[in-house]
Amino acid sequence: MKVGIIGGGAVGLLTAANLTKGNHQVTVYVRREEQKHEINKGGVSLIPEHRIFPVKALLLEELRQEDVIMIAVKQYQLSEILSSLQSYSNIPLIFLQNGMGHLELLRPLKNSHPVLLAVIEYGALKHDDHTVEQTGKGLCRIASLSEASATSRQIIQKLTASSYPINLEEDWYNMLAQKLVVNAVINPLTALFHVKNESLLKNEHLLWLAGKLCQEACEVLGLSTGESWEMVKRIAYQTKENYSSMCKDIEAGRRTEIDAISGYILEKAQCDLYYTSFAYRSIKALEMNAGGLKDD
Ligand SMILES: NC(=O)C1=CN([C@@H]2O[C@H](COP(=O)(O)OP(=O)(O)OC[C@H]3O[C@@H](n4cnc5c(N)ncnc54)[C@H](OP(=O)(O)O)[C@@H]3O)[C@@H](O)[C@H]2O)C=CC1
Ligand SMILES: CC(C)(CO)C(=O)C(=O)O
Repeated sequence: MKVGIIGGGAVGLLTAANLTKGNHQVTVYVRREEQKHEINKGGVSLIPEHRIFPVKALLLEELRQEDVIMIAVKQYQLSEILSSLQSYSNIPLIFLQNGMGHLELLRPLKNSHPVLLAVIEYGALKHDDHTVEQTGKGLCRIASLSEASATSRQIIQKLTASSYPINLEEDWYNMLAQKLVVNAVINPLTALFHVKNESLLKNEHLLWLAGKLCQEACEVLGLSTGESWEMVKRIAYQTKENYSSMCKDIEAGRRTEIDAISGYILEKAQCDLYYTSFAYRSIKALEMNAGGLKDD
């Protein structure tokens, strides 16, 4: 299939490499000429194997017809790119963002495109503009936000390969909400303490705090705490060597996705959430200390 991926960051490059491994024809749409040049010159390099995949790169304004488009920009970068998708109605769109803050933004697209949502349970680490590493194990889960159509099922079937295992989920809300709990626990704690995901399991005080954050998120989202807690621990273990995307954002002085994650939970809550508010405010304070919001 011809697959377009918007965003040549950690997730975009890793997805491009994995889909090329599965014999898809992949084009990454980027926003910088130098990244376009780097990828077209040297392909995408997957480490630690240092295997190179012949991926093509174009600027987003050069977007062309694809069989499916995957969107791998940060949640707060979505609004900028949505207008580019308007001329390509009916192409299935797969959104790979963490959090749930973007759902309202995507709803209008359902009139013009099959819209699918994805959650990624492994970590991706970008080393440079064309080099990426998968950190940890896990699945990509995809569910349809539009009515689950035959087209969506076919697309997922074609994308699934041993190099890119995908689970098709029936209930998008449950899939996204469960991953939201995972991110509301792992991301702020690892970013605040600058630790790898495994620290949540090894440090009893972090584990305690993680339990509190999990409980608050589950109450708001209407999920079973027991089941979500097992999932948090499983993903922290499977990505134990990873620094979460929020930890990496704070380290790089970039804007984080805290608004789409803990911010979303606080907005939905009917009562005070002490632990989640603390996590949210602490990350906002770190962003502010870093000099504001460097989101581009
Ligand atoms: N990294 C991880 O381990 C995981 C990430 N996720 C989720 O995946 C999503 C993507 O994260 P991640 O890959 O880490 O983020 P990155 O910041 O690494 O990548 C985002 C990319 O989008 C590009 N971009 C932004 N705006 C545009 C635009 N207008 N046109 C073209 N490209 C654009 C950026 O370009 P530029 O390089 O020029 O800034 C950047 O390369 C997030 O929602 C994250 O929460 C989920 C699970 C794990
Ligand atoms: C899966 C996990 C928790 C990996 O760290 C992630 O989603 C992230 O870092 O944003």
